[in-house]
Formats: sequence, structure tokens, C-alpha cells
Amino acid sequence: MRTVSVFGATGSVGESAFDLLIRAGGPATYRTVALTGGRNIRRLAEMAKALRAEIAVTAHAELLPDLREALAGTGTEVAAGAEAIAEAAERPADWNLSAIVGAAGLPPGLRVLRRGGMLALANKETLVAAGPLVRRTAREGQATILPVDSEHSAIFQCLIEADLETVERVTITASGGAFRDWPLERLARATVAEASCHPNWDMGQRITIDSASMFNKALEVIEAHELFGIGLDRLKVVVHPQSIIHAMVTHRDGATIAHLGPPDMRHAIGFALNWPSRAALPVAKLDLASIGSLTFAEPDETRWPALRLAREVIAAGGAAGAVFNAAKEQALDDFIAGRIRFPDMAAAVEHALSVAAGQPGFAQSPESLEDVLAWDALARMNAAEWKGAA
Ligand SMILES: NC(=O)C1=CN([C@@H]2O[C@H](COP(=O)(O)OP(=O)(O)OC[C@H]3O[C@@H](n4cnc5c(N)ncnc54)[C@H](OP(=O)(O)O)[C@@H]3O)[C@@H](O)[C@H]2O)C=CC1
Ligand SMILES: CC(=O)[C@@H](O)[C@H](O)COP(=O)(O)O
Ligand SMILES: [Mn+2]
Repeated sequence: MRTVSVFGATGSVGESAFDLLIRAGGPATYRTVALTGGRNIRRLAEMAKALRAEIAVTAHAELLPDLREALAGTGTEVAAGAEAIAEAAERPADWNLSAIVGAAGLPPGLRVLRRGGMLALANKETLVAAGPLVRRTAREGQATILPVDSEHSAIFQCLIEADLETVERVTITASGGAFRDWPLERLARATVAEASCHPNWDMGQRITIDSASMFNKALEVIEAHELFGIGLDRLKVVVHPQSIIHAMVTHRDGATIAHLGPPDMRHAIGFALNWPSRAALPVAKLDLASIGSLTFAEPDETRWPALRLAREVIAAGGAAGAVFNAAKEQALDDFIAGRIRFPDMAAAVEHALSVAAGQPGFAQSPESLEDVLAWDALARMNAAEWKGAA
């Protein structure tokens, strides 16, 4: 029987994966090794019972007694803390979904790759913060990374049986998020609630706000660069408000292969779960006539400076990805907490990048998790210290 682990099971991606596993027969079809979550102990315990998980882990040590009580008598082991999540990732499982939000997804992802596991990667921060380290770990462990981020799953699918040599351009689409059509001067007054509404996708709050600021797309440009080895000259972002086309690959003969589908993450997760086969999935089939029109526009980098920053990060290389990701996470925390305004997030990240660029070793890619975490800590401190909004 195929074995699976889900890291970040209680989140938006985790819930979609759970839905697929249950629909496929749950414990009759898959043996679940590890399920991990954060604060949502009730849901983690429900999932662990339904899938008869070997171990359930919460990120928070103080919640261990609650988890233990919720799973008493079920046979599911319990554990807590970041190291316990990383250790759970060492348990052999054929398919491992990385769906924790933020840089906290990196340590368990690395452990999966080190043991040669198949890593279905939704956690884009893993590749942004530590692309070269992650690729090296995968190579040494003879592990497989399957993209689950919808655009990257789409690129992967467009590239099946394609010759990378003939690819002239890879385009990923961006919905434009909550503020696509807002007057620029209104952005400084944008509230957290307004930024937390995505026009098309139902996702966790952090990625939803990142969509509004275009930091999500900036992370995805770097993620595509790391995953597919595509240089900046061949990577393009186009605003596509309907989120029906997820990515396009253009060949030198002028043909463009596009991946289309309704905005439902169960496609990308289900594709990775069943790869290299294609199973029937509970995803609506497209009815283009009822959609009517698909529209496209160039991204406005005055509105979305995150896209310019992504290009600068790729051009800089070295520790820039780790700094960019961590500074963005800090700036997002500060926006959510009301300490800075919406447009200040990009300014705080740019500040953290410019401070880090003056530090010795910035030009070298971090070679270990500890190196990544050192740059991460510095970047968070510098982003938090940015006082431009005051
Ligand atoms: N949502 C989507 O459709 C998409 C998401 N992604 C990426 O997938 C990842 C997950 O996104 P999403 O599902 O929206 O996020 P959510 O916020 O919905 O879920 C995050 C998950 O991670 C857990 N978690 C939070 N903090 C920590 C931590 N410090 N340590 C361990 N676990 C933690 C949460 O636990 P709990 O809730 O119990 O506290 C939850 O299980 C992100 O990297 C995102 O960018 C990519 C493409 C699409
Ligand atoms: C579902 C998914 O992959 C998200 O990353 C999505 O792409 C967010 O949409 P935008 O960033 O395009 O608004
Ligand atoms: Mn995406």
C-alpha cells in the first residue's frame, strides 16, 4: 500500500489533500505515516483519526497535552515542536506533501529529500530561501521534487515530453489579487481584511495577502527559476484576472502550450499524488463558453514593486533568496499586526535586502540549513527595524 505524509495538514492545501485522500478511500487506499499541524488541534486529531495516521505532530509544544487527549486510545502517536516535525519527515513515506506556510516548511522538506523521498512541494518558501541547497540535497538523496504550486505544476505539465532547448519563454499568470484595480493612492489605506480576500482562490491568509501585494508572484518567479533552471530572460509574468490559464510555455517555432483549469488546488495536488499517471479528480471541467473571455495585461511595477525585487534577487543570487523570503515574512507579520501600511511591505523588504547585501558572504549561496537560518534571522531583524512608515 502506498504511504503518505502531509506537513501542514490543517491548512488550505492540507485540507484539499485530505479531501483527495478520503475520496480515494482513505486508509483502505493509503497508509498515512505523519500528519502535522499548528494550532488547530481539533482538526489535526480528526484528520489523524480518519486516516489512521501513525503519528500526529503539532508545531506548538504547549498544545501537546491537548493533542494527546484528543488522540487517546486511537493508536496514533503524538509529538510536538519544530524538531518533532522534522523527525516525522524522516519516517519513510512514498509521497510527502510540503504544505506548511513559511520558512518553517524548509527543515522537514530537507529531511524528506535527504532520505530520497518524493516531495510534493506547495511550500514555495523552501525553494526561494534555499534553492541551491534544496537542489543539492535532492540530488544527493536521489529524491524527486514535484511542484504543487499551481503555476509550477502547470509548467511541469506543459513541459512533459518537451525539449527545454526549444523553450523560448515561460509565462506564469497572476490574478492581480485583491487590489488589482484600486487607485494607487488608496493602497496606503488598505486594511488587512481587504487584503485577505482573493478574487478567485480560497487560500490561507498569508498567501492571499501576498497575492494582493504580488509578493506571491515574486516568490513564484524565483521558485520557477530554481525548479526549472529558467533564466530571467525567459521568465515572464502576465496579469490574468480570471486565473484560468496557470502557465504557458512558448517554443522557438512560435507554438505556446498552455495549462488551463478552474482555480482548484485539488488539481495540482491530485496530479502530484497520482504522477506519472492521471487519476479522475473531483475538479470541475472547464466550460470556456460560459467563462466567455480571458483577459491579459502587463503587470504594473509601480503598483507591484515586488516583481522588480524578484528580478533583483535572482540577479544577485547568493543569500538574496533567504533574505527576501524572511524579510517578506516579517513585513507581512508587521502589516497583519498593524505596524506598517500595505505599500510599506515592499519598502521594508528592499531595505532588508540592501542591508544584507553589505554583509560579508552575501554573494555565496547558503550551504547548510544553519546558514539559511542565520540570513533569515538577520533579514527579519532588518525588515522589522525599518521605520519608513512612521
Ligand atoms: N493555499 C493555496 O491554495 C496555495 C498555497 N501554496 C503554498 O502552500 C503553503 C501552505 O499554504 P496554505 O495552505 O494557504 O497555508 P495555511 O495558512 O492555510 O496553512 C498552513 C499550515 O501550516 C501550519 N503551520 C503554520 N505555521 C507553522 C509552523 N511555524 N510550523 C509548522 N506548521 C505551521 C498550519 O497549522 P494550523 O493551521 O493548525 O495552525 C497549517 O497546517 C504556503 O507555502 C503557500 O505559499 C501554494 C499554492 C497554493
Ligand atoms: C493557487 C496558487 O497557486 C496561488 O499561488 C495562486 O496563484 C495565487 O494567485 P495570484 O498570486 O495569481 O493572485
Ligand atoms: Mn501559485
